[in-house]
Parts: sequence; structure tokens; C-alpha cells
Amino acid sequence: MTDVTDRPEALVEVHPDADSLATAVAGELLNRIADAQAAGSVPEIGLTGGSIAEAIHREVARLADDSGVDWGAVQFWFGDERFVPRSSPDRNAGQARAAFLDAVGAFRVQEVPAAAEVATAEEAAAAYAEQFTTQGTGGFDILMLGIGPDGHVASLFPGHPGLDVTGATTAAVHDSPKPPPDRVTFTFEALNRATTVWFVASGAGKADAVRRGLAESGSVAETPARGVRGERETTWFLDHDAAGEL
Ligand SMILES: O=C(O)[C@H](O)[C@@H](O)[C@H](O)[C@H](O)COP(=O)(O)O
Repeated sequence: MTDVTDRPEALVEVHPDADSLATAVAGELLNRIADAQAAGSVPEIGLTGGSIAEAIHREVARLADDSGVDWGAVQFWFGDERFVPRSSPDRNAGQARAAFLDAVGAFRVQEVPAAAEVATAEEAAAAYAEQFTTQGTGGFDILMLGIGPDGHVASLFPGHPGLDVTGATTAAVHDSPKPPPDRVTFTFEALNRATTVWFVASGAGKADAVRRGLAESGSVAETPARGVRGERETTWFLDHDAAGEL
């Protein structure tokens, strides 16, 4: 597992509520993408599933027209994906497409192969790892991560074997404590190839996980969020309730 403790300390930005949090993150994301494009690059963005991510995505769609972003010059990835049929409402990619990707006309969207297209989550993970190597830079300019009440990020859950995977950028997940059970996730090795990491969390239910994620000490096995930091910057975007134990 990458030792991230030598990377820059995390910053914390607290907003009054989920709506203002979503607007702030969406606005910052659009600004960062536009700035990267103005500097001549095609930013690689890691998206996350989850409820606050959904709110952020909808705000991206609402704010997109004034952003100056060229949606053909930005590429999107998913930190994790549920191993279900492509049409399933449980697919993170399907949720992101419905919330903003299709509306803004983003077409460089790297999706994890779905169930029924490949036989196993292991096959899907292997294919996504190949895509990650061949279709992008092999890293992220900005990686967004939701956090579970147990401190999981992507589909890296406390005490699960995926935490210990080395030498691979993706892993299959089975018996996920958060349904659905079968998933594909980027591993710490991949998540830590991010210049900037943004954790996004809303609600009192996340306050303990946020506290553990930001505490001076604690184990990655118990709080996987502790295992990820950006090479240059890490920011925790929180609403007031999620910051309640800081
Ligand atoms: O596929 C997933 O389920 C997500 O990627 C997962 O890591 C999510 O981001 C957290 O569980 C937070 O989800 P909520 O914001 O809905 O609590």
C-alpha cells in the first residue's frame, strides 16, 4: 500500500448544508477542468457513486453552460462500479450519465464492463485496468471520493482483501457490505495516482468516518479513507453535519 503520510496534509472546507456543498464542489470542478484545458491538457477526472456525488453531478449540469468547458477534452473514470447489467439503476456510470454526462455531451467516459457483457467481476476488473493503462494517463488529475459511514472509499471496505492488493490498479469485490455485493474498484495503487483528491461527505451519519479519516492516527484497515491522498493536494469537502465531530 502506498505510504501517503509523506504527502501534503489534507485541507477541510465546510459548507452549511448538502446543497451548498454540492454547488461549491461542482463549481470548483468546472473551474479546474476549464483551467486545465486552457493550459492545453485533457484532464482525467475520477467520479464516485453515492448520494452527495449525485447532487454534485446535477449541479455540474446546471452550471455547465457558463463554464467554458470543452466536454470533448476531458475524460471520466469511475472509482468503483457495481458489477450489474449496464441498464441497472445501480450502475454508477448510469447515474452519472443521467445526472450530467449525457446532458453536457461528455463522450470520453471510461465505463467498467457490465455484468452479462463479461462473465465475472474479475474479468471486468482486468478489462478496466487495461483501459486505465491504454486509454488515459494511468492516473487522475482530480479524483472525487465519497466516504461510507464505515470509512470506505470506492469499494475498498474495512477489513476486505481489496485493501491489500498490490501490483494491480483494479480489483473485484464480492460480499460488499454495501449492496449490491459484487463490484469492481480501483485499488489504493490507482487511487493514489491522483494529483488532487477530493473527499465529499454530507450528513451526520458520516461525521465519525470523517473524524477517523482525518485523525492524527488510525489504521487504514479500519478506515480505508486514510489510505488515499493526492500527490499535490487533498481536500475534504464537507457539510456542517459531516464535519460535526472535527
Ligand atoms: O459505489 C458506491 O457505493 C460508491 O462509490 C461509494 O464509495 C460511495 O461513494 C460511498 O458509499 C458514499 O455513498 P453515499 O454518499 O450515498 O453515502
